[in-house]
Amino acid sequence: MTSAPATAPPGVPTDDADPFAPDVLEDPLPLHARLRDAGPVVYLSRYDVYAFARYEQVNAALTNWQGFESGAGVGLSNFRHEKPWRPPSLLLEADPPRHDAPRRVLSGIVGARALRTLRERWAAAAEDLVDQVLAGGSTELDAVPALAQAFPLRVFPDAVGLPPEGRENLLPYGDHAFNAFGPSNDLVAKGAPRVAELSAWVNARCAREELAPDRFGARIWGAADRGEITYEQAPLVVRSLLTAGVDTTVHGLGAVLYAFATHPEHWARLRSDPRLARVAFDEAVRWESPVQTFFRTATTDVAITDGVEVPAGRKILMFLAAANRDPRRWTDPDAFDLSRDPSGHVGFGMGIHQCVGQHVARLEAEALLTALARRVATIELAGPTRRHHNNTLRAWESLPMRLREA
Ligand code: HEM
Ligand SMILES: C=Cc1ccc(C(=O)O)cc1
Repeated sequence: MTSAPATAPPGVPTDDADPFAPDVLEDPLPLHARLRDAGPVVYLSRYDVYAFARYEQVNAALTNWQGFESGAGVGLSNFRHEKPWRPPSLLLEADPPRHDAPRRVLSGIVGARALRTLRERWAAAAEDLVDQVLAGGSTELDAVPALAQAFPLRVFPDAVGLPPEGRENLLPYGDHAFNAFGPSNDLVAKGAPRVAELSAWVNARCAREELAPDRFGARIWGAADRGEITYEQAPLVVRSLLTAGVDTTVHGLGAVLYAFATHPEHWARLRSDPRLARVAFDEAVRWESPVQTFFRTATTDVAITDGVEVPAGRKILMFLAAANRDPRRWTDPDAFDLSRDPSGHVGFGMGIHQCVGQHVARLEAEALLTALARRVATIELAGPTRRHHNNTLRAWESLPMRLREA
């Protein structure tokens, strides 16, 4: 580990904040505002990283894969100096050219065109789930387990082709993976006792014989048959789906349900025009940013603004959530607004690593929101909400809600 400079380079403001501290994870908004206002780049002395919190710098860093690489890891840990907790992802933690073929293969399997055959099936699954929760008429429930977790777990493992047993391992595995992008704090320690067991289960599920034919997983192995990726790469590409494909959508759905429960006028608008479901989800992803942060590593001295540069080899921390509420980019950024055009938000990233699963997430959200909008007249909070803390994810632990049947 190179010795960190105790102070920032000249011209770069310093902040000793801990973005991964419990009070910040409970409410990150004040820190985001402080970092945006401090300047285009802020040196976080606690972790010896350079923070970008403004839209302009976050967007520029995301699209500058040559200057800011992913191959040294997209968490705090620098793979050039420390052993990763698991073999690096061939997409998330790879740069071109190694990144190219796995990305091309996965884009072809979970891209918008490939999902057309799932639209009807997922719409029916959402209607079944809503029928189930409304079985006794209007109801009170915790929307996190009953809807935000239940729906992705009802449709996504089947779409991947996983066997039915053990699917309860997916959420805790993903939760640990997202904690592991942060510092080795209590949240990482909390997951450590189960890491070996959960990793063994996930890794075993990536084997060809585990995966049902003609689903996402089997199609990845089919790409290896065609020589588009190697047989060694195939299980790791499946692992990417299992790592990134569940917790993210669970917390994205939690975010959009919370948004509607606290904006009844927008729920009424959605009910009058269910086509708004897709833009509502993207606005919720901008507003809440289920994935809050990612790191990169400077491959050279990278100039940020006049006279200020990030030295080669240093890590930058991109606050996607802060960029998504930057008043320099968004009008009334703190408002959840269905009439806003949220395109350009960095909640799914940007550039060559932009979320390859975003269409899966949008289709899940559209299916669930459309089914709810048809059957539920009003949706409102019915008790105290509780956050779920994670070093990378913005998440709800509990969302008590009252759903009044239409
Ligand atoms: C609301 C849901 C989701 C959010 C907010 C989200 C967010 C993100 C973000 C911010 C990135 C960029 C990472 C970077 O730049 O380093 C990303 C990449 C990725 N996401 Fe998603 N994601 C979501 C759902 C999904 C789903 C459902 C899948 C799988 C079906 C998925 C698979 C991936 C993969 C494999 C990458 C790496 C892409 C690459 O490096 O080329 N994500 N996601
Ligand atoms: C957005 C998060 C994310 C996490 C893990 C992976 C992966 O394992 O490839 C990809 C994206």
